[in-house]
Amino acid sequence: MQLPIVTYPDKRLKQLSEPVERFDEALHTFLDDMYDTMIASNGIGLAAIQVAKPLQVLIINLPDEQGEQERSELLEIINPQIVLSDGTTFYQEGCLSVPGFYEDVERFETVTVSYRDRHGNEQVLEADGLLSVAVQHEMDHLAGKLFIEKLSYTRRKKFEKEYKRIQKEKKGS
Ligand SMILES: CC(=O)Oc1ccc(/C=C/C(=O)NCCc2ccccc2)cc1OC(C)=O
Ligand SMILES: [Co+2]
Repeated sequence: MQLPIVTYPDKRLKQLSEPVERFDEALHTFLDDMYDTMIASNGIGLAAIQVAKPLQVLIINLPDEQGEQERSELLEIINPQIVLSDGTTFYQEGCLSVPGFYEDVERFETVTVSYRDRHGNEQVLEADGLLSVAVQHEMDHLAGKLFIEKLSYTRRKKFEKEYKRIQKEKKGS
């Protein structure tokens, strides 16, 4: 089922997420609810803190060449650790918790991540391109960090001004 998404400037997004210890039915149901929420909101990545659960859980479902998000491609990443990182890349990021705002962010070009799957099995992911950006963006959420915190001072000022306007438009005030 769909869960409500916490949006900036809600303080809960700054919480540190705790490691998952029990790979049980409750976790599996939560992962399915995260998926429903992400797809319903047109997202390609979502961290548990964005639905108010401070757990080290993130999901990523990148569109394929036809722009379709196949569930078979869904990545469920639990208790991730970056074990290798290399290079530098820039990508215009967006976030379901910062609706309507997109900015170029600097990330590692490639990352190797060790993590657990929904059954607790150790997995290793070597990511580049959009997947590498998505993994880093979502792992920042687990540390209570949003992509807007990586902006330069001037671009952060631009964001604050723009975001206030977007929020006002939303409230129709
Ligand atoms: C108005 C609004 O909310 O726009 C959106 C903003 C962000 C998003 C989704 C962002 C998202 O999935 N980010 C995951 C992290 C990520 C960022 C950059 C590259 C890879 C992974 C969806 C939006 O909704 C629509 C209809 O496009
Ligand atoms: Co995000």
